[in-house]
Amino acid sequence: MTFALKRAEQTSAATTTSLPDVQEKVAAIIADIRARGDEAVREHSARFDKWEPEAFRLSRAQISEIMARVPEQVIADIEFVQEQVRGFAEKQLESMREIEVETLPGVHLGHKHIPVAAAGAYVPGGRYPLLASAHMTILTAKAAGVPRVIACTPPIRGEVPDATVAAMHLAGADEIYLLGGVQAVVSMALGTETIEPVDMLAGPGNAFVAEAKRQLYGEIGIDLFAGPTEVLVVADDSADPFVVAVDLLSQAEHGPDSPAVLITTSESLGREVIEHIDALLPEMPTRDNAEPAWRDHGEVRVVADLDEAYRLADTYASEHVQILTEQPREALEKMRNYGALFLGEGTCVSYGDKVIGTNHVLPTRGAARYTGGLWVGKYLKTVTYQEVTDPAASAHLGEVCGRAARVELFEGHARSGDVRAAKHGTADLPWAPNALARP
Ligand SMILES: NC(=O)c1ccc[n+]([C@@H]2O[C@H](COP(=O)([O-])OP(=O)(O)OC[C@H]3O[C@@H](n4cnc5c(N)ncnc54)[C@H](O)[C@@H]3O)[C@@H](O)[C@H]2O)c1
Ligand SMILES: [Zn+2]
Repeated sequence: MTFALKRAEQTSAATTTSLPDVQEKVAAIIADIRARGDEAVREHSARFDKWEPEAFRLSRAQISEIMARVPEQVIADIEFVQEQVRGFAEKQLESMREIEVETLPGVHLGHKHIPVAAAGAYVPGGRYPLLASAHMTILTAKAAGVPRVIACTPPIRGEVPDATVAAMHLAGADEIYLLGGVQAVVSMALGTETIEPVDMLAGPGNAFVAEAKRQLYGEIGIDLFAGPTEVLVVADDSADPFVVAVDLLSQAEHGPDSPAVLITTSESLGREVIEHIDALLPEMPTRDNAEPAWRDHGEVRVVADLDEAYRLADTYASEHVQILTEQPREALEKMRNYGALFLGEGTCVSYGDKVIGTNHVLPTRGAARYTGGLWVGKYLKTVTYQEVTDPAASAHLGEVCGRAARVELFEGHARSGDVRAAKHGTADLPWAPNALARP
């Protein structure tokens, strides 16, 4: 038994930023910047953000002036949050062990983690100065040991977002650019006359930003597909319907394309949540985003029991999943697909977004089926190495390699094995001219 108390009016593919349309627009901007570099960057910045400064990169003097304008409490709060993010990232880094093992006598195999040399961080800011994204992208890259971390954020309605720049600077950005959208992503990825390209890009953004990263993937690395925010709440009859309503709206305000879904075992809770939302929305200062988001992408679904709730929730693979039930930790065992889990009423998605220390750059549009969110490990390449120190082991592997490669019809590969089998063992080389076979 499952039924909807409220359905989404539109599917996400049918929003104002419908996907095929976004794909085409983004491809055109990428091609233009590829062909014309800085001149094209400047034109797109003027067109989309009415922003054409002398230089997009902030100088040291400009950064100092901006830092001086940011209120002390804001700086103190940025520092507190950055400590939380850094602390958790460092613990996660510790969990990534480098290994070297002897798999056969004299055969040594290992893996190690090497940070990328240069990373680009996109810090969104079209609608809101999302300074918390600076901690998530820049600081985490630095915690991973990335030597060069550059960062872009757009101006907001022609203004410098002071607090965002402060967060970028305090997070340790080596270069800060006031540049937004596709033009920022492409500049960092491909480089221009004034920006050195990076090896990988990270950070959330709107549909255009996420699509630009997707199209550039391959040429450079990306963290993941982190587009418009989503929230899904699983609630039983122990949940407070007012808290559920407030939490759903907290994420609907990200933008008109942000889905907010409630799955509940209690029909009466579902009805109360809808009433609270209807009462809260008209007075919400950010209703321009939250109202269409809830109307077009808001859902309330009633299910028979919690097992069904978890199963249904898994099919959404939502970016954020909040569990407001009597036994919230149960979801750790029962759920598979989510970007981040928020267990119990003591925390909420907004804590994850802004203060608590887990990373808020998370998979959207179903990407949680195959990846988790941004974390320190995403900036590291796990690479392998090998060494064989025992001649007998090398000879044995050479014999197996010769046979294995010939099954695949790779004569050249087989010979690399043969040579070692001959040199370190007793095999001969029927394919080699005698004079050269054994130096
Ligand atoms: N998945 C995550 O982890 C996560 C986390 C935080 C925020 N977000 C999402 O980040 C997004 C932030 O979006 P935003 O718009 O406020 O800021 P943004 O910085 O992502 O995008 C602003 C830029 O979009 C470009 N743009 C605007 N309209 C355009 C058009 N028609 N064509 C081409 N480019 C255009 C402009 O250049 C502008 O600088 C939200 O959707 C939010 O939900 C996601
Ligand atoms: Zn949020």
